[in-house]
Amino acid sequence: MTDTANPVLQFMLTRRSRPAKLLRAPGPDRAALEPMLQAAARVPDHGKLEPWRFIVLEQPAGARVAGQIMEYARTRELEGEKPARAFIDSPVCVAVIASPKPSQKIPELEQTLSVGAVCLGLVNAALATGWGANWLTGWPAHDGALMTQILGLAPQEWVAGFIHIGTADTAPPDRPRPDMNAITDWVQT
Ligand SMILES: Cc1cc2nc3c(=O)[nH]c(=O)nc-3n(C[C@H](O)[C@H](O)[C@H](O)COP(=O)(O)O)c2cc1C
Repeated sequence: MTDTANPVLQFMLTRRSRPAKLLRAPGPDRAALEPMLQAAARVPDHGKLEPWRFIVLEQPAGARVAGQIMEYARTRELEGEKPARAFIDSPVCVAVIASPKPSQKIPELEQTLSVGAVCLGLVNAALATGWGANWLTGWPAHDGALMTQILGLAPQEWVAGFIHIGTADTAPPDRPRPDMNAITDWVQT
């Protein structure tokens, strides 16, 4: 019988991201962030390839990135203000970088699934320790040329998520959650 009062399960049943626009200083310092990164890197990783890495953007690096996004957007008639805003508002942003490794055995898709697990692990580690956190992407994350310019990514690398972390006073109202019966088939025979 599952102990539904188990605190880890209770956390997972009630976890809720905090929108980046609600995040403010202080954010976690390096000593606070290191165990979160360690927890996030403790994920299923077929073949032990470690197909991910972190780039921690503290302030004023976040503000510098925001400026680079806005400048890039301005010269291309893209909307830069909104995606840049989160890098200014949140005291810390961890760019989780997908860094696929050549492998005969492990398909790249499985490496991508592992990096998604890293992103969620980092959000959860932050939420569990009392921080607000939000996993964002937006067009800048998907613009390889911009990310290479800002983050110095290798050609095969890409941004799986910007995990913004900071202080949030309130949790937003919950969003609709899946109807478990609609997404679950129980097969017995
Ligand atoms: C890969 C990925 C990218 C996301 N990018 C954005 C984004 O750019 N903007 C946004 O508002 N939410 C984005 N989200 C959604 C939020 O991270 C999150 O799902 C939402 O705030 C609710 O989270 P919760 O279930 O933890 O409460 C993204 C989610 C994923 C998985």
